[in-house]
Amino acid sequence: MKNYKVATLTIAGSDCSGGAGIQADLKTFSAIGTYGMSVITAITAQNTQGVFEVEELSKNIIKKQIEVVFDDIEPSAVKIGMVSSPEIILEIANTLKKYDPKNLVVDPVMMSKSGYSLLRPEAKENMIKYLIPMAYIVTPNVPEAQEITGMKIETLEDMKIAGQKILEMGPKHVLMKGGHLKGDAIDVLIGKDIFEVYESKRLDRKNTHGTGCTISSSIASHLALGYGIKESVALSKIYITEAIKNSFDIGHGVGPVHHFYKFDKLK
Ligand SMILES: Nc1ncnc2c1ncn2[C@@H]1O[C@H](COP(=O)(O)OP(=O)(O)OP(=O)(O)O)[C@@H](O)[C@H]1O
Ligand SMILES: Cc1ncc(CO)c(N)n1
Repeated sequence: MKNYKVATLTIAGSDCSGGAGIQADLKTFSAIGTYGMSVITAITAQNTQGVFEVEELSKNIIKKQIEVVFDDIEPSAVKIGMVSSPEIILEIANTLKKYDPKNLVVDPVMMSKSGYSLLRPEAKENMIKYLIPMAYIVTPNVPEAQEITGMKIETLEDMKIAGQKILEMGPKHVLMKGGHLKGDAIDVLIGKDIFEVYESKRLDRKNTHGTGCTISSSIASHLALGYGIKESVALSKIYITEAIKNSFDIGHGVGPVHHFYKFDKLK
């Protein structure tokens, strides 16, 4: 029996429609059974149809949120999502360094499903320089990995090469997510002496808002619970597949995945 009395922290943007960002992260933490905490970096006005406005919070309040959390409660894992500007990234990296966070999961969020840029173009450099090297695991999707490495990714082989390039930037592991490629949903985990492929059938569902945020917070939760990296990713792949299957049509656009713990399983 795992010890569920562990805390997990997300540092990310808010999605008022509840599908991605902080809201997806906290739902995932709760569903998996860890105690969720949040440091908000930006407020987005978005729904299933798109992102309409973004307001970044000041780097001072972001820093202060991180400090008061860590000074009181040590998270067993930390997930970083939307971080938008070069200044915010630098502030987060410098503040976190003081606490040497355990199990740091960096989801290098760049673009929303609807095509809105959640990372300012000039912030990419700081993401590569400061955040990616600190990570225990980085979880890019295909367009993000293309931006980070500068190479085109069209096949599983390209994913492996790009993953290796990102690993050389300093994180301990890279999970290359293949949701954006054609065919089955194949993800690849790369680390020193680790090479694992996680495969699931592509679900023919339009409701995939929040898949990236959800899988990265699921990995953080499982690491916090003490699972190893391969098992954390394997369990998270199952979690995201279930969350996509449980999605239903809410809103008028790309609906969110649904974090639905089946209590009747206990009966
Ligand atoms: N249609 C699908 N069927 C099954 N699995 C999927 C599907 N789409 C994505 N996935 C899986 O969901 C996870 C997230 O992958 P994806 O590449 O979509 O992330 P993302 O683009 O970062 O998400 P987001 O757009 O929310 O930021 C991966 O495990 C991927 O394989
Ligand atoms: C706040 C936020 N973070 C991440 C994503 C990823 O798609 C999103 N749509 N919104």
